[in-house]
Amino acid sequence: MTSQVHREGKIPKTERVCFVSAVVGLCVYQYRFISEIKCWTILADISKKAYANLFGAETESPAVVNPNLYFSTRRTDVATVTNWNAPLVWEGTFDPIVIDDIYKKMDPRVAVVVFAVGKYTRFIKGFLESAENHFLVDFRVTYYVFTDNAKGVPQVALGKGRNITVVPVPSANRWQDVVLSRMKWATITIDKQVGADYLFMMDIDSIFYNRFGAESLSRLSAVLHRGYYKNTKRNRFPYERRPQSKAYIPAGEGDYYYTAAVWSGYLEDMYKLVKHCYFQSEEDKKNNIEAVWQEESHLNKYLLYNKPTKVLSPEYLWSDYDKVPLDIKVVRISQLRKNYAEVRPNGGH
Ligand SMILES: CC(=O)N[C@H]1[C@@H](OP(=O)(O)OP(=O)(O)OC[C@H]2O[C@@H](n3ccc(=O)[nH]c3=O)[C@H](O)[C@@H]2O)O[C@H](CO)[C@H](O)[C@@H]1O
Ligand SMILES: [Mn+2]
Repeated sequence: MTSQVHREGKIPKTERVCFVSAVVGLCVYQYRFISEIKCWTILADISKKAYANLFGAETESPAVVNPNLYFSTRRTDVATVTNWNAPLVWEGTFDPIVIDDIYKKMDPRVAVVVFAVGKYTRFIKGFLESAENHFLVDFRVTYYVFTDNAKGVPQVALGKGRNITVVPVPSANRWQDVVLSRMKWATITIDKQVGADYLFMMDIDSIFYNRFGAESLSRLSAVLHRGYYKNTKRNRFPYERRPQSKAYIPAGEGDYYYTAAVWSGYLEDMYKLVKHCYFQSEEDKKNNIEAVWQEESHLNKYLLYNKPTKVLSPEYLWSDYDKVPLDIKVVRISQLRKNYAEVRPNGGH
């Protein structure tokens, strides 16, 4: 019985030979087919190169001539657009040469407003020298250094078309007054003396480490605060939560938490913004309240109702205190470590 079953389950020899021949035949055919495809691809590539040599590569779109170009301006590990369809800028989402070229044709005048009051003058040199190496290189830039110590502004070698204007401001007893007064002094100074197309507001306690180029320019650009861009739910953003303050944002509202240490835009849009925040903080003062993160709170309130036209990733302001995670491919500018208690007129946080 056992041997019968065994014999019945066995495939006859002729059928076995046919089956093996069919498999071998298929393999040979597949191999030839694949080699032919390879052959055609190589031929197509050679003729494409020959065509480009004869007639110039510009006859084809960059995506065809260099397929990598298409892929190099994509990131899939991070959001690259906001839900109001503004670009969210990360390394790998733009071609630096193309984008600088577009803006250079317009040759914009760029103003940078930085404050160096009290002991913060020590940061001016590092900020300016590193900006000369990385910030909008080859563009026209004027740094407006607001300080209570004009003599403390060091000599720094500047590139062509780049200048420093020193603007005197009073000393302060509280650091909170300095950061808040940035809105006031920016308003007054834009009114009086700033001639520019774009204006940046920046913290001085920072160093540029890598390219910070024209991809940052737009009508209103804001930078995601490094501390809250990834794992923080909107209700945990450190917005002003007291309804008595003009910077109040109710629970359930908000898009992002933006830093006040780097932000920019068209001069006229920035003027509207700083003036609005200045007036709002004056209202707060009358009501004996100061927003939890001073001008940063007012900025966040403004940007909630007047959406930025570009949002920049935390590459555009990192901090030397924090480890650089995988999604930050390039640190363009970073806040320095500092002894808060020593550098601020009224100590710590
Ligand atoms: C990375 C970031 O989000 N930074 C913000 C944060 O703390 P920061 O710890 O970065 O604030 P900070 O001490 O750097 O002060 C902001 C800036 O104000 C200027 N300054 C300040 C004090 C002083 O005595 N003299 C002087 O010149 C200086 O340009 C400095 O860079 O909170 C501040 C307000 O609470 C501002 O919103 C900063 O933009
Ligand atoms: Mn700072």
